[in-house]
Amino acid sequence: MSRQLIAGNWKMNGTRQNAQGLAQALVARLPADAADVVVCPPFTLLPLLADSLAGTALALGAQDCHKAPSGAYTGDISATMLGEFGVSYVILGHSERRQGHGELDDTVREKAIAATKAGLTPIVCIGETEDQRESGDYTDVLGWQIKGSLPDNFAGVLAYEPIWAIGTGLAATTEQIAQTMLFLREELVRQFGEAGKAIKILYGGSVNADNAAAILGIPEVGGALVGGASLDADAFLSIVSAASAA
Ligand SMILES: O=C(CO)COP(=O)(O)O
Repeated sequence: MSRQLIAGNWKMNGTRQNAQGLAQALVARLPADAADVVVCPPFTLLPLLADSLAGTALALGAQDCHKAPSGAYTGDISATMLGEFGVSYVILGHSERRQGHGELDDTVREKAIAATKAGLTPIVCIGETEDQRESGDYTDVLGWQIKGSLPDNFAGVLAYEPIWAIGTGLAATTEQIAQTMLFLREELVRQFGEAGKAIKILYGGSVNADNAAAILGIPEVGGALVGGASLDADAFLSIVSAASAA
């Protein structure tokens, strides 16, 4: 099994002052043989963190990019621009963008293509709502999201984040995660053939220091996409350590 990936999604949090402290605390205490670890701060903090993380084992990611390399797109940032700041990962299609900004599978797929072209690794998010989980339709939803959001020859990471588990403190149970991971792997292999076996799948949604070891030990879980707990150095480092041990 390849190394697990622990990604911190800071969302719209962080100032120049506290970001620097958090990044330095992580770098100083990152376990030697850790998983691959990346922090994804808001765009405004990328220049600062690009400098302080250069040459360290902590990678830098962003939370979105545009599908075009440049152009008349007010307020947007391209994958090419992110590359200038040493960014190596980009989160795409997070439910907070799908739901809050009406982002559709097609757009996510085009962004993933742009990110790969610019040399970044896309972390494409999918996940079902509570209603879809309860009605039993969630496998259809996830299958369609994979089909619509991942380009042919996808060379990135898939993040399964059930929307009902995000920011609620209520992670999916290990049984729910285990079952869904098996479904996702089957679906990836069905859609991508042999290449689908190699696509890393992260779990995201209320991962914390207490539940990380159990979640990261589930077969097919290739790491975690962490929101709230990634803003606390102790909690995030505990999750990283749980990955190293998994
Ligand atoms: O949305 C998430 C990561 O992208 C998960 O957020 P929480 O870990 O705060 O639930």
